[in-house]
Amino acid sequence: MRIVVTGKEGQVDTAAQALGESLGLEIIRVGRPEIDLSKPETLSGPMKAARPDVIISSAAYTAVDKAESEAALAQAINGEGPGELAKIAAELNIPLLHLSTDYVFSGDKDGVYSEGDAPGPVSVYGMTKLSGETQIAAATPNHVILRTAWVYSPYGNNFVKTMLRLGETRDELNVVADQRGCPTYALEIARALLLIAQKLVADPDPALRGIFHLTGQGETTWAGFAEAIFEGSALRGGKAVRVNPIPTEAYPTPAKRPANSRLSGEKLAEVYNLRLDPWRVSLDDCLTRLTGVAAPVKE
Ligand SMILES: NC(=O)C1=CN([C@@H]2O[C@H](COP(=O)(O)OP(=O)(O)OC[C@H]3O[C@@H](n4cnc5c(N)ncnc54)[C@H](OP(=O)(O)O)[C@@H]3O)[C@@H](O)[C@H]2O)C=CC1
Ligand SMILES: Cc1cn([C@H]2C[C@H](O)[C@@H](COP(=O)(O)OP(=O)(O)O[C@H]3O[C@@H](C)C(=O)[C@@H](O)[C@H]3O)O2)c(=O)[nH]c1=O
Ligand SMILES: [Mg+2]
Repeated sequence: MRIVVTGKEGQVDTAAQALGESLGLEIIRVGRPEIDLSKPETLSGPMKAARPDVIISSAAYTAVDKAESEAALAQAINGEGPGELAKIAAELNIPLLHLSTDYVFSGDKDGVYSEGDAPGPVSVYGMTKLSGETQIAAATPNHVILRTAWVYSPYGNNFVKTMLRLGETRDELNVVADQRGCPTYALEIARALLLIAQKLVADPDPALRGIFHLTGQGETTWAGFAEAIFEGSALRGGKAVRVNPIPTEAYPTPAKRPANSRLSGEKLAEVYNLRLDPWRVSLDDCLTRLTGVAAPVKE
């Protein structure tokens, strides 16, 4: 089975390649310069030439703050690009797995978000990702849209690596403590993607298709996440860094972010019998890989 993944140096595409190889699956990554999602006419040739049995659409414009001033480019890459990929998947009669985000929600809800909850993005990035979802659904029923959140890994850029980098030169950091969400490990996303891809290829059941939420188990705030990162780093001989919890107003950014974007994993558990590991367990693996040091076993 040939699994074609868009993106060549992103967190999720790199994790999919690494995990796929270890499982003996054929993973082909396609990205710039062969294809450019902002230029839909570049997609069909290379995607079809890769002869996919299933397409995983991971590549995206992910710079949340920069998107506020580059809305047209973000919309092309996150909206029209995936829409075109879905048309190609339909022509090839193969399933499309697409990654979306918790930032499609406003954050106004009290509890966790289910797949049936109405989206209401509060940022350009969130709006463009929602547009991608809509365009995919219009192009082919043979799709799975996986909304994930707060992705981190040893690869690419992410909050864990940012915290460790900032911590090298600072003894304390101010981090927002009033935005709640679910940190999700790219290697866990890859595990889910490869399992779902294989099921979709084998089984045309419509119940396996549609929107699913896919996040690490548990929840925290960015400040809670940062504290866990520095605890794990200190256990491995890293420097102690204090995290000062602050309100969102004290950390002004161009993009607004949801105050609550916790996603429920119940539908995925029911339909696919799949749950991701608790985020602290995955964070431990990530820190071990990043530092090359395993945490000492607790007495
Ligand atoms: N990161 C996160 O916290 C979250 C991510 N997601 C979603 O998950 C998916 C994967 O995210 P993640 O792995 O973190 O993303 P990254 O930012 O790590 O990687 C993005 C990838 O997309 C590629 N890309 C960007 N623009 C284009 C373009 N115009 N044409 C082709 N390729 C392009 C990049 O390639 P290049 O090197 O050429 O720029 C890179 O390989 C995305 O769809 C994202 O929206 C959802 C929730 C949270
Ligand atoms: C670096 C830093 C950030 N923050 C805040 C800003 C923001 O509210 C929060 C997270 O910052 P980041 O810029 O790393 O995260 P952000 O870019 O908002 O991350 C998002 O990326 C996109 C792609 C997604 O799809 C989302 O699920 C989510 O992961 O932490 C601090 O409070 N202190 C700091 O020192
Ligand atoms: Mg960011």
